[in-house]
Amino acid sequence: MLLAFDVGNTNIVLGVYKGETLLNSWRMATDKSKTADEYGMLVNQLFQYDGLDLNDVEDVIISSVVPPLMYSLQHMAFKYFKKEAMVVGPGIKTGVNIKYDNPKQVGADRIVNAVAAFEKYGGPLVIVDFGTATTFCAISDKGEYMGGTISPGIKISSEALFQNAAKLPRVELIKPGHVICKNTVSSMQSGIIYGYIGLVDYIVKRMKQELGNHPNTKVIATGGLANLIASESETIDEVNGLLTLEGLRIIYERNKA
Ligand SMILES: Nc1ncnc2c1ncn2[C@@H]1O[C@H](COP(=O)(O)OP(=O)(O)O)[C@@H](O)[C@H]1O
Ligand SMILES: CC(C)(COP(=O)(O)O)[C@@H](O)C(=O)NCCC(=O)O
Ligand SMILES: [K+]
Repeated sequence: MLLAFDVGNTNIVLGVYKGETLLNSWRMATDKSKTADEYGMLVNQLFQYDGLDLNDVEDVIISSVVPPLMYSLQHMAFKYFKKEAMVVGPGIKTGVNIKYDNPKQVGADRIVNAVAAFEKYGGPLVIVDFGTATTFCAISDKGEYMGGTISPGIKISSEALFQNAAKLPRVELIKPGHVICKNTVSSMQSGIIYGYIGLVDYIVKRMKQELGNHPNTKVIATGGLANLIASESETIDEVNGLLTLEGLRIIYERNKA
């Protein structure tokens, strides 16, 4: 079995693959203060609950955009799985040609998504990942990573509103159904969610144009909050919540000895 970790700024998503089949996946909070042993025990509990055996893990792959967690996770892989984890970064073949000024600067999660989406859908492609930040990535017809856009995420945008205005409360992220709202909570929900749908559709349309207005450009969304926006966006074609785990499995296959 392969154990894959996608470490985001809010959540760590982990999944176990047997060959190409995802047996199970889980989500845990990203906590920079947790130790290798604490992560090891969390994984142990999840495995036990689902009737899986730690000893069946043959390899571990990690993609992370949170550098302070790398030590704990690598040490965990070593101590509990007796494996040196494969880490998505320099020295790993992804098969993606990165057209960023400095390719090392691109978040590993964005590259991993690009690998999975190009393999599954072909190019040109726009990938929108609704995480702590919302990232937009443009992939050419040849599978090159052309670059993209980073916007403040939905949840952190709404937190900023509540934290900086004394009379604005924390609100639940649900659609109020209209934009002429008659109370504070629905006015905020409208601004956050419908405002965000506008942001997404505008960036995606511009990105499609910059990609050459190819009629077959597909737009794939992923990440914790993808469904909330995709259901009303004019530009998102499909939501694929497993993009990052799939990308990790593919990168593992391309690099295993
Ligand atoms: N299944 C879910 N349903 C609703 N919200 C979610 C779900 N999973 C994650 N979220 C929320 O979506 C946001 C982004 O989460 P996630 O995609 O895990 O971000 P990251 O990759 O940056 O860790 C967070 O605010 C998280 O609380
Ligand atoms: C943009 C991100 C913060 C998104 O991370 P996430 O929201 O998934 O936690 C991450 O991909 C990152 O730190 N990227 C490095 C900068 C870049 O991609 O240009
Ligand atoms: K992510």
